[in-house]
Amino acid sequence: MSLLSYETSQNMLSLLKVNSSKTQNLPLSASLGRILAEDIVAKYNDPQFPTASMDGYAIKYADQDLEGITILGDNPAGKNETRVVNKGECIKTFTGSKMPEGADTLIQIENVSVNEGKISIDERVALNSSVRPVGEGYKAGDVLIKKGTKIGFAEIGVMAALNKVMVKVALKPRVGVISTGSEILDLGEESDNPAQIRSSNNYTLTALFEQAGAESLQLGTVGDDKDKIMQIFQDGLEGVDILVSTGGVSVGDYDFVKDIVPRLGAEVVFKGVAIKPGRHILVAQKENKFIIALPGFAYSSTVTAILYALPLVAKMLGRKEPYKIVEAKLAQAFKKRSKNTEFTACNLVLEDGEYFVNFKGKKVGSSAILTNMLNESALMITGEEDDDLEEGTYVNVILLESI
Ligand SMILES: Nc1nc2c(c(=O)[nH]1)N[C@H]1C(S)=C(S)[C@@H](COP(=O)(O)OP(=O)(O)OC[C@H]3O[C@@H](n4cnc5c(N)ncnc54)[C@H](O)[C@@H]3O)O[C@H]1N2
Ligand code: MOO
Repeated sequence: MSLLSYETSQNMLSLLKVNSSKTQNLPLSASLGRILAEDIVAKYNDPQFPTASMDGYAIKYADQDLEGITILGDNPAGKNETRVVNKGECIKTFTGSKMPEGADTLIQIENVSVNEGKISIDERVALNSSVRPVGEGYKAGDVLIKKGTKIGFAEIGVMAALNKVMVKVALKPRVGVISTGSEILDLGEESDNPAQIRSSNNYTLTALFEQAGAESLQLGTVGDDKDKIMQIFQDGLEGVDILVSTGGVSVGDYDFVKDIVPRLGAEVVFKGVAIKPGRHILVAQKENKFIIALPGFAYSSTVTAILYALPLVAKMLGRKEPYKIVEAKLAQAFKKRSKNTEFTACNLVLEDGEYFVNFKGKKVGSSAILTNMLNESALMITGEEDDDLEEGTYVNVILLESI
């Protein structure tokens, strides 16, 4: 089987025409976890007026030399104070209050003594002390959050501060997941056949796609039966943007998926990439829908879903990249197992601003070992040209936590 290089396959993937213009408006609090479809631009300065950041007295900085400063009254938070502070005067002003005109400094309560309607300064403060200047946080016109950002708690708060009642988000692409194989049993399914295994792929992948911002659809499991596979693929394709399957892409007598995909009227974009794991991957397109047939092994299907399905999901969501890649130093030697581009589950440790890779607790074996991805693992990339690598070598690593 002739295999494309990883780089070529990724280039071909990136050239696929993907519709990314579908958006919807959601109330702010319903937008958590969704992908922004607009830049969030500050409509005003933060704060909009000079604001006290301590409880104290709004004074003129130079008046701290005076014997006593007359208190004009109180200025609680939320009051639109109109009195002006003149020489020798102050207004009691609280955290969050608008600073009165004429005052440039807030001296906190702890620094003064109050006597007969006047304050005297016990401990001086600096000019503009405890006053948040206009635009301290951001200025009107600043782009605060970029289109394509996943909305988290901080984004929600910043948008609330801008009175963003409705938020424009990308419509979730619909990704359907099918697991194939006569040996697999769906969650909760009973069987007394000891040669069967529990199907995990469909659950791993629906979770992965949800995490990446898609709407995942569990389309179920199907045995190695040509007609049944054909039917579930045909039905599944109706309601999704991307159909992802696992199993049945290798060379065995019962590997039917690879033969069925072209019979769905889909055009095969590529089949077979020089990667480990996942070399049997098949990517096809039918009109504006995509079919990604992944190998059955649990680790292979997860890695290839990250490499080939997530870029399409990201594009549909208007995101620049599906995940982040960082450079890291090998904290131990690495034995390369094949001539292909390899994706190896690893631990990524940040020390003094530098990432280090180690493989503590990671098992070497078949492509079935999904447990290697537990414990906040990352994915190390080693290229076709790489051989065994010495400790201290720099490598690229996919940050799975950035999905
Ligand atoms: N003679 C050859 N044999 C194999 C080759 C090859 O080139 N020549 N390639 C191997 C590689 S590499 C891979 S990867 C697998 C891919 O095979 P398939 O995609 O056809 O997958 P299956 O055979 O259906 O399953 C592989 C493996 O994964 C288990 N599995 C399947 N579905 C699930 C599921 N939903 N959840 C968890 N585990 C699943 C299945 O039981 C098998 O153990 O082919 C190699 N063979
Ligand atoms: O390509 Mo397979 O997924 O290496 O084991």
